[in-house]
Amino acid sequence: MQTSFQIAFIGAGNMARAIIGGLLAQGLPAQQIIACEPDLERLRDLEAQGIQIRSDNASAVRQADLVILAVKPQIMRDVCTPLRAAAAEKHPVFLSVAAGIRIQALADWLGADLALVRSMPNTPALVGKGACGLFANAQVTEQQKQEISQVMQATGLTLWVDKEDELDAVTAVSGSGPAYFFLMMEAMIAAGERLGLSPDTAKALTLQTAAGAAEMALQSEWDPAELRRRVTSPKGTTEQAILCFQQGGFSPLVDQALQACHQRAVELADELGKS
Ligand SMILES: NC(=O)C1=CN([C@@H]2O[C@H](COP(=O)(O)OP(=O)(O)OC[C@H]3O[C@@H](n4cnc5c(N)ncnc54)[C@H](O)[C@@H]3O)[C@@H](O)[C@H]2O)C=CC1
Ligand SMILES: O=C(O)[C@@H]1CCC=N1
Repeated sequence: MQTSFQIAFIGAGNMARAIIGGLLAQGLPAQQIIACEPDLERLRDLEAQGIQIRSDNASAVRQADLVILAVKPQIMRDVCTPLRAAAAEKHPVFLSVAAGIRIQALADWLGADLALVRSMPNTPALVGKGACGLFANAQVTEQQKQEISQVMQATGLTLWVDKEDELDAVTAVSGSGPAYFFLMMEAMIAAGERLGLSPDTAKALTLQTAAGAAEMALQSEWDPAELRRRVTSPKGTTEQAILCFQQGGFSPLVDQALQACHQRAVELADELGKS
């Protein structure tokens, strides 16, 4: 990929390193990435990959065209407030990946006139299979949006949403979503073992089936419901498993789980958004 942006990551934990991994895999030169992070071991790993490292967040902001805020929501305010002066000097675009931190809060902490993007990526970004929702404030120009799309597309699917609130739904579906699929994989591996498969065999079959089902759903002209029907022979084996899921309340449970996730994103914004 090509971008002229110098990209600074404030916080280089799980999500930031997934995005960094995706960018490097797509050919972004490591020297265009700056990482600021208190964990020295993480910093050393990033430095070994050729990434510029900084111990001072403000100095990273002064060098960047795009600043990716990737710390936990609970410390976002304390991290952003000291960056006000550097932001006013350099005027980079800020992109937050935090769940439940509204653009208004970022504007209060960093500066009202800044170009701010709120996003919700997910960790499959590391392997170029991420899914990311984005929302920009009015200060972000079309050209900056295009540049940001190009950067985030290196990590997978990138969609701009029309209303900021939609990002809480994006969090419930795709931001947290990988964990739901991992949970399903854990349960299937354990069940496969109880049915007599070795742990390695149960794992290999489960992961390949998950990847195959996702790839097939992505490539198919049919929706997932039709693809499911095509696996489910009348009076066959799958029918018994699906019946069991349905009798156990699978779909309402998934609905409840996503509602709970969405609710937490809204609560975080209400709790943490004060200026
Ligand atoms: N992990 C995930 O799957 C996803 C996470 N997110 C969001 O990404 C953000 C980060 O989450 P994770 O990467 O999971 O957490 P993490 O704990 O792995 O990463 C946060 C990093 O921030 C660093 N940090 C702490 N204080 C700092 C400071 N003052 N300055 C700079 N860095 C500092 C920590 O040392 C840590 O490495 C959160 O806001 C979360 O909502 C969004 C989508 C998915
Ligand atoms: O669990 C969390 O709060 C973060 C945000 C989305 C995925 N992980």
